[in-house]
Amino acid sequence: MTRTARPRRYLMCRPTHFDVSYTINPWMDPAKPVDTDLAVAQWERLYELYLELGHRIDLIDPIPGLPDMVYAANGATVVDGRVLGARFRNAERAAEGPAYLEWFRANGFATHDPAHVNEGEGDLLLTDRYLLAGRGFRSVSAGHAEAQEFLRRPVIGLDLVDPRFYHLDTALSVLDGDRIMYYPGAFSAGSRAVLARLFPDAVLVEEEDAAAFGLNVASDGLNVVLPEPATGVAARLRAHGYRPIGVDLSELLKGGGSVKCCTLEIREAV
Ligand SMILES: CN(C)C(=N)NCCC[C@H](N)C(=O)O
Repeated sequence: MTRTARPRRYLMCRPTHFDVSYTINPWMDPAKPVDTDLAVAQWERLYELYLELGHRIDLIDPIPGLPDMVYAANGATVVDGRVLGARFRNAERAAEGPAYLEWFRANGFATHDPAHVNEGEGDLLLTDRYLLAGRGFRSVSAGHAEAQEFLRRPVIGLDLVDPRFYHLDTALSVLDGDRIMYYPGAFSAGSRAVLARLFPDAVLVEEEDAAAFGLNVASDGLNVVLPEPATGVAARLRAHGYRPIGVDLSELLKGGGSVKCCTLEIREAV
């Protein structure tokens, strides 16, 4: 198999104010100490890696009091230069939606301020054919309908059933075009059947690797940046002709996120 890298444009947010001061997912434990300087250093390595891979990176200023703002993927969903803002389920993150939307407005994008809960690319993942949309823990079906209307892509709703995999991007990754990989155990029986029907060639991942955030990856079609401990996923990807690149984001894992969570793709109008 020949795989081809296509340079991407990403929006990221430096974890200057990162902390775990509340619990809104099973990974977050405010009793565990967080080393913010280490989080920044690990994030800087990811940022540098993207630049080395030839991607364009824009930065949004971190806001004090919003410790989860580093998880930029949750800030919006951008398709063909149209930006669907995020509306967060939890009050602790509510102010992030308007902050990300303002960045896109200020940078000349067409934006939509959502009426229903959707947590950006945490739950909305684009393939060539579909907008795969997670629900069950954060985003809701009405938010999916709003995404389909504004982003003009057919939405496939997928039910998440395991609280460890509370966002779709913890359980499923888009590698390129319509090629995906996922952990079946994160989905309801019906959603597993839908995925098997639509993506019969998908790479299936084991629970151990999914639990190491091995599906929370950023792929450019060849290079797949993923958390270092997810060695099983790296081996699977290598066997399928991809180039896995492991990074250490152990501090950001304490907030319940990894590579993909820190990376919001800006897909411009063509
Ligand atoms: C892959 N994931 C989960 C993300 N896309 N985002 C991470 C969000 C983490 C935040 N503490 C929260 O619970 O919302």
